[in-house]
Amino acid sequence: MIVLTSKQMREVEKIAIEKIGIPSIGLMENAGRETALEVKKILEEGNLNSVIVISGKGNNGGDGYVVARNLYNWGIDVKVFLTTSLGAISGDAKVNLDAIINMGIYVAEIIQREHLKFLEKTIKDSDVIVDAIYGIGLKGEISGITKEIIEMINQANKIVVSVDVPSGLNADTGKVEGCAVRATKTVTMQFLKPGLLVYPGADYAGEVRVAEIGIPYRLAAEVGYNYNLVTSEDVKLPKRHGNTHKGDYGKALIIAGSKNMTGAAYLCAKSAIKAGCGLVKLVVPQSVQSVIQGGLYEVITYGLAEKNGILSYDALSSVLKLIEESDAIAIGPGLTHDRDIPQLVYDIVKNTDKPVVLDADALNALVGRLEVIQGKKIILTPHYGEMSRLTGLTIDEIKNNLFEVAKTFIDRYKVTLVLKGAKTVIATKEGSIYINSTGNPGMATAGSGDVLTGMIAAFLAQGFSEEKAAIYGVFYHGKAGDIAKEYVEEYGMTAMDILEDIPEALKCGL
Ligand SMILES: NC(=O)C1=CN([C@@H]2O[C@H](COP(=O)(O)OP(=O)(O)OC[C@H]3O[C@@H](n4cnc5c(N)ncnc54)[C@H](OP(=O)(O)O)[C@@H]3O)[C@@H](O)[C@H]2O)[C@@H](O)CC1
Ligand SMILES: Nc1ncnc2c1ncn2[C@@H]1O[C@H](COP(=O)(O)OP(=O)(O)O)[C@@H](O)[C@H]1O
Ligand SMILES: [K+]
Repeated sequence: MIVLTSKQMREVEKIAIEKIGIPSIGLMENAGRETALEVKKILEEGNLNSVIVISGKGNNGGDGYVVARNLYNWGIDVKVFLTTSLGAISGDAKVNLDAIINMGIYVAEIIQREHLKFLEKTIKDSDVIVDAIYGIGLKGEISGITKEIIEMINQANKIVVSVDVPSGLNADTGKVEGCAVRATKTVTMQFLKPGLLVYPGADYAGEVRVAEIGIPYRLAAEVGYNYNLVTSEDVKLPKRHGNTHKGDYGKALIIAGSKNMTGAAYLCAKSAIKAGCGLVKLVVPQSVQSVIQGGLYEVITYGLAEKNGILSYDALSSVLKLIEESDAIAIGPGLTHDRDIPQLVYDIVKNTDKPVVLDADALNALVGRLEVIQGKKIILTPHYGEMSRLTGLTIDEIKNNLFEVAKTFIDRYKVTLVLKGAKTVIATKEGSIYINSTGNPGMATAGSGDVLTGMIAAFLAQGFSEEKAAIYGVFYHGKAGDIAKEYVEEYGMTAMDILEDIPEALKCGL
């Protein structure tokens, strides 16, 4: 699903108005009416009747006046408060402000501290607050009286509908600019905005609805959009032909596990099989092979050279031989960071041009010498901790700038990045960003990432591009977690539960 940054949104708006000739006030009318319809629905469902619209100085505020006009026409008790003086309003917003004044709708300014008491009382007496203070035009941090108004909205414990973007939220990054409205619902105009889809923005936006306001969809391509939300529509699975055999569905090689982490290897290999890979081979340290083979009926295991239960550098030539016979490789889960592992991983990566997923210890192995991945068919799947080690940035720096961090990384290394988290972000070689829409906090459990690695390897082996394998893997991994949640709930969920639900998850792609 297309997602536009505020800059791109302005560009499509400009083309719609200036090139195509769609009247801007018509767009505002549609934006306001769509929001009003949403508010009406909420009122009807809750048997409620009073609304306060809080409008800012710009066009977001203008949308707010249209909301008020429609609600008033429907017999709803509505009052409008401005966070700026009446005289500061101009353009389409002014036209709509004049209209509601002429209609006799109550309008008041909240520009001095002594007005706040009255606002507080009105909020208390209202059922729903419409937040039309700032939209995509927010610049910098909010301060002063507007900050106090937003804090008042958040403390009121009311249903809040935000117009386009919760005021105070950075529409592009999801960062809170000083303070932000916590909405129950956000009605966003024509296209999703990135900041509504990642934390903390996603928490502030509440339920997000995209309202069609009359801007042609094709304009998104014209402005070169590069953000996407991955939904079930984007991950349709190709139908399998009757006349095929296991060789047609790929051979994946998993290099994982050590004496204390046999489970990681198991989860990864088993997930690859469950995600449709024709044949999965698993390389583990020799002494681990008999332990792991027991439960892995479908997987061919190879016990290679080791030292004390950890793969040793002597395994390299056998691994490279196995890679020759494989379509996709996954390296990392449970390898440890000890002894020969860093050099073994480095040399495997250096000596292969096959598609490779690098996870966990394989990422740690490349810290400080990432040049080896440059331009290769590689997918990295770091969580924020691993990304921090790879980039030298702090976890907070990563969390607060997911898109920038991901983009900078792929600009430099020209690979595919899966930046795992509560909202996983995928950055592709071409510079596109995909934000995942599935998954839940039950998946924050040991081994969950190993399952993902196996799934991505399975899609790679089945011939998907790195970009597609990453997107499909992440989406269906989250989907499997969502299905598991239906019967184990978040507290009790394990990586095995996610794994068991991969086949059920894949059904939604057929
Ligand atoms: N895109 C579309 O197709 C359509 C968009 N529409 C709607 O328009 C919205 C965008 O409108 P917009 O451009 O007027 O900006 P908006 O969000 O109202 O706020 C900007 C105002 O706030 C001010 N201001 C900013 N930051 C500030 C700060 N930190 N602290 C204090 N003040 C600050 C800034 O003042 P300035 O600093 O420029 O004097 C400016 O006046 C969009 O979100 C959507 O709802 C629809 O109507 C129709 C179709
Ligand atoms: N709160 C959450 N919501 C959705 N998905 C989550 C959440 N927390 C973790 N996940 C997902 O679970 C997986 C955890 O992976 P990782 O941290 O590598 O675990 P491990 O190393 O134990 O296997 C990632 O795919 C991540 O996106
Ligand atoms: K808003």
